[in-house]
This record gives sequence, C-alpha cells and structure tokens, in this order.
Amino acid sequence: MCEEEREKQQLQSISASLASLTRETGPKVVKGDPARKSETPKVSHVSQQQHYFTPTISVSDSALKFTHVLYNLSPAELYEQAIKNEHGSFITSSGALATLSGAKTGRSPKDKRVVRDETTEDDLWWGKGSPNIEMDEHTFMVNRERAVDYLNSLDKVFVNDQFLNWDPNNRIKVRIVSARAYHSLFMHNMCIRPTPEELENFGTPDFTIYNAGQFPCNRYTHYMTSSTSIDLNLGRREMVILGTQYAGEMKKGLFSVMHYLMPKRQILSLHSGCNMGRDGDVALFFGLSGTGKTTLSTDHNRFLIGDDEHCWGDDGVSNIEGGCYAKCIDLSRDKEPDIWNAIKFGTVLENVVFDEHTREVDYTEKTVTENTRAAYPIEYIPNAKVPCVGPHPKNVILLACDAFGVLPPVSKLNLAQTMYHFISGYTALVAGTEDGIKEPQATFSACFGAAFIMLHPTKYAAMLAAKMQKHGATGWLVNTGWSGGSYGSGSRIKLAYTRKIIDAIHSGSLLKANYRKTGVFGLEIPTEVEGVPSEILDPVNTWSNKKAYKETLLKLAGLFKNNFEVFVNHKIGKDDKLTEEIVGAGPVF
Ligand SMILES: Nc1ncnc2c1ncn2[C@@H]1O[C@H](COP(=O)(O)OP(=O)(O)OP(=O)(O)O)[C@@H](O)[C@H]1O
Ligand SMILES: O=C([O-])CC(=O)C(=O)O
Ligand SMILES: [Ca+2]
Ligand SMILES: [Mn+2]
Repeated sequence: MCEEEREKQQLQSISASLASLTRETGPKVVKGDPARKSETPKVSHVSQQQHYFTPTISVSDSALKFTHVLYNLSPAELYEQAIKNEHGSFITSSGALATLSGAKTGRSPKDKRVVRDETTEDDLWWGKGSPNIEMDEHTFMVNRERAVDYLNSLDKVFVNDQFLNWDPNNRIKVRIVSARAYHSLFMHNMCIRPTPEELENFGTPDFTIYNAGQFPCNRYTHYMTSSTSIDLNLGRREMVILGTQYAGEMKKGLFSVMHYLMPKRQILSLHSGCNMGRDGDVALFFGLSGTGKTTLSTDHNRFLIGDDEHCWGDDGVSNIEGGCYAKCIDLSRDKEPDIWNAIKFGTVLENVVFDEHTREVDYTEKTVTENTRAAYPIEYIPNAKVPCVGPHPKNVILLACDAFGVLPPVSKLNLAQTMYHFISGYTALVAGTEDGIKEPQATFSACFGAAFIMLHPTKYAAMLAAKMQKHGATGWLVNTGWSGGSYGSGSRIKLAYTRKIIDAIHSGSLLKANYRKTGVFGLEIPTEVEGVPSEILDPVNTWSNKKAYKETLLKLAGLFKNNFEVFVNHKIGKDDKLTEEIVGAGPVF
C-alpha cells in the first residue's frame, strides 16, 4: 500500500469514529492544527480563478465544518497545545507538564454506567455490591451522540491510537478521541506507545473512547443522576465520558474493559503491582490506594514490570499499560527517588501546587486535592523491564494498611486464606487527620479493585486460586499500617522494616522461618525476620493496653465477618472443598 493510500484509509477510519450515527455523512477530517495556516485544507471551491472573496463558515455546523485532528502528537507538541490553549497548564522546574483536571480530581464510581443487553445481562455482575450500574443501549447512544457532536464542534480534537497489554497474543488496539492535550499526553504515557511501523498498520481499533469531559451529560436523560457520566458499551466496544476531565477515568475505564475481555480468554486481570528479581522470581502486590503497591514494587534491586494493572495468562504475567500513575502527596526525593526522578519532561503532573516564579512543586500541598498524581512512561523508571512481561509469579503479596494496628506485619497464608483475603480486599485508612484523632475507616473492596471488576468477584478468585495452585505461588498478608496501637496511639510500621519483610519474601528465606498461629484470624506469623525487631512481629507485644488490643482485634474480625456474609453462598470454582475452606479461612471468635 502506498503512503498516500494509507493516509487516506487512516483519515477514513478517524472520520468513521467521529461520525454521527443520525446524520448522513461523517465529518470531513483533516490532520493538523487549524491555527497553522500552512495546514489549512485547500477547499476546492475557493480557487475558481475569480477574484472574489469566498466567505467560509467557521462556526459549529457539522455539514460544513472540518474536524481538525491532532493525531498521535509527540509530548513536545502536546506541551505546546496545552500551554497555548488549556487554562492551568504550566511547565514545572523539573520539566513536567502541570495540569488541572477541573472540578473532578478523582474518579466518579457512582456515575459509571454499563449497557445491559442480552450478552452482558448474563455475563456481568449486577446488583448489590457490583460497580456496574445499568443503562440501556438507547441512552448510551444519546450520550454518544452528545459527545460526538461536542467533539466535532471544536476547532480540533486529539486522537491517540495505542495498545494495551504487553502480551503480543492478547494486545488490544485502543483509540482515544479527546478534547484536551492533557488527556492526549496522559494516554500517550499510560498506554503502550506504538512504533511508527505499528502505527502505519494500526487499522481499525478494538475499542474507542470518546472523552468529551468538558461537556456535561443531560440530567433529563434517563439513568443520569448528575452532570457526569462514564458509559461503557461492551457490545459496541465504546466508552463515552461526559462531565469529568479526571484522566484516571480513561485509564480505569479501559481496565474495566480488560476485566471483561481477558477472563473470556482464561486470562486473569489483576489490580496489582508487579516486579521481578534477577533470578526471574516474580511477585504481585495487591492492595487498595495508599497501601504501598507503587512504593514496594519500585525496588532498586528488582525489575519493575508495572505498578497497577496486569494480566496472568498461560505464559506468565504481562503489564496492561505503558506507564505508571503515582500518587504524589508528600512525595520526597529521599524516600522515593525513582518516582521523584521520573517527574521530568513528558510527565503529566495533575493538580499540584507550585511556586509562581521558580515553578518548584510543593508536594505537601493539598490545596487542589490530596489526590495529586504523576503519569509517566514506564521507561522513566531506571530498572523497568521492557517489554513488560515476566514468568509465573512465585509470591502473591496482599497489602493492607491496617490503621487499627492489629494485623501482623507479615503472615504466610495458605491458599484458602489467600482467597479469603483477596475476596475481602481489606484496608483501613484514617478518614481525616485535621480535627485530631479519628477512628480508622475500614474499607473492603473485592479483589482489591471492586470499582473495576465486571464479573462476580468469585470468578476472579477462582482463577487466581487455580493459577496459584498450578504454579505453586505462596500468598502473604503484609500490614503496611499501624503497630503499637491504632491510629492515634501507635505509629505506622517503618517503611524500612516493611522493605526487609518484602526482601525476605523475595529471597525465599521467609518461607523457611519458624511460624506460629495467631488467635482469631488464624494467621501464621514468623518468629524472626532478618532486620526486623522480633517483638513487633506479633502485634499483641507492641500494645501496652492488652485489653484494648483484644477489643480492637475482635472489632476488626466482626467487620470482616459482616463483609464476607454476601460471599458465603457462592461457589468458588468447581471445587466444593476449596469453597468450604475459603469460607472457613476467616476470623473465628
Ligand atoms: N511501611 C510502609 N510500607 C509501605 N508504604 C509506606 C509505609 N510507611 C509509609 N508508607 C507510605 O505510604 C504510601 C504508600 O502509597 P503507594 O503510592 O505506594 O500506594 P499504592 O498502593 O500504589 O496506591 P494507589 O493505588 O493509590 O496508587 C507512600 O507514600 C509510602 O511512603
Ligand atoms: O484510578 C485512579 O484514579 C488511581 C488508581 O490507580 C486507583 O484508584 O486505583
Ligand atoms: Ca500506585
Ligand atoms: Mn490503581
């Protein structure tokens, strides 16, 4: 195929993506920035050898207007677009692009909708506890039309054609149509970047996102309960975003899609970090926000496979993404040098505050939001493993930041316990720290990512159990939270100790330690870990008030029991015995 022909097909494909389905023709698309005169399309009727001035219409009129497409721009081009056109975009002293996401500075799970049709009706998890709130196909089309019309009314739109999943046999082609350079650069960093050859042969995408985040949905539209809507249509392989500019919606929206597509192929999708040692031993790190997935998977002595989204298939693990999305609140150069150094030219910094003159970022500032984030390509981490794939995991580490301070710093889990804790998905953080001491807030999120799963949690759990069994992986529960009392009287376990514990898991030495079983949760705890004071390994030793310890332990056990109630009647896999063991693997009191 000649270059011209390929270019024509590419434009046709983009035009098809941007076509209104209720009007006769798709938009006339042209590549390039309308602000640059040399790229303005030559419209045939203006060159009729006459010296008349032919007025052209530049307002939003879909029949007459061109949609200018900025296709897979480079970071430098996107910086220029952002700084010229997007309020709140600045270059920071380290070269990152600081952007504002607008009114929404985090995800909006209550505004997520999934089309319920004949297929998804049976396949997906619906109802209580499920993140999938239904909408019908017609309403999806109403929102799709709203987004497409909005995008076509703009001077220009950004189009990214990229990949998901480093496993070449299960790679997904994604197209992201968006209105902001911020969104385009974010996805450039977070998805896998195609080579020029791969881009030439991209063809039709497997999945398309229409991000019209600046434009709200219409509350008079059925199913809409706010001005924000994130709509997923698995049948059409499309997602529409209205009323939120938070870029994480695109990242996690695609993750939801993978949570649907991959299990259909017997591949397990995982909300986890992943790294590999020099001997090829792979570890997965599960955990909810702030529990240490990024901190502990970014390890100077190991190769980073990814920080957040992975697949576990027959050949081993693969990262879904091409970048990392790190929390930056209180980020310090000393504690997390690799992340600090990744915040340079090309990195998107969301909602941070900086010095007006020096553009030095103050990472302690929460003025815009506590959820400040940096999105950078994975190769910005020096020991990243590219391509981001690895062999079957040897260790599965479940992280919980237990602000109650009663879970041991580390426990070895049997398979049933691993499944029990995976399905529970526990962490407890402290709600607000401003008005003095507050009660820790327990959170249970099935599979450590209830917001993103599409099938019933037990489906993923059954797959994880089968894979761990087959490949002989060991499960661990690591408390990265409090010791010596709950939040307020105890203190957070030193990061240096947690790192020693993780080192001992990786090296295999912890597997050989002596263990004893705790009461209530029935966890196997080691008597010694190199580099960690032995007395902290059993939390009871660190509490001065033993009665308070026991009460808190029972309180947490009760919360676990209540949460698990909805799962006790579900069979996990085909194995009745395992199901019984899992139900029995919770706290006994
Ligand atoms: N013992 C510890 N283990 C792990 N992290 C600790 C510990 N003590 C303090 N921390 C701090 O807790 C934070 C852990 O956050 P991290 O970004 O790693 O979480 P995450 O699981 O990746 O969250 P998210 O899903 O939101 O990205 C870091 O700021 C880290 O410095
Ligand atoms: O999705 C986001 O906004 C950030 C993230 O990684 C998570 O919440 O798990
Ligand atoms: Ca993280
Ligand atoms: Mn995440």
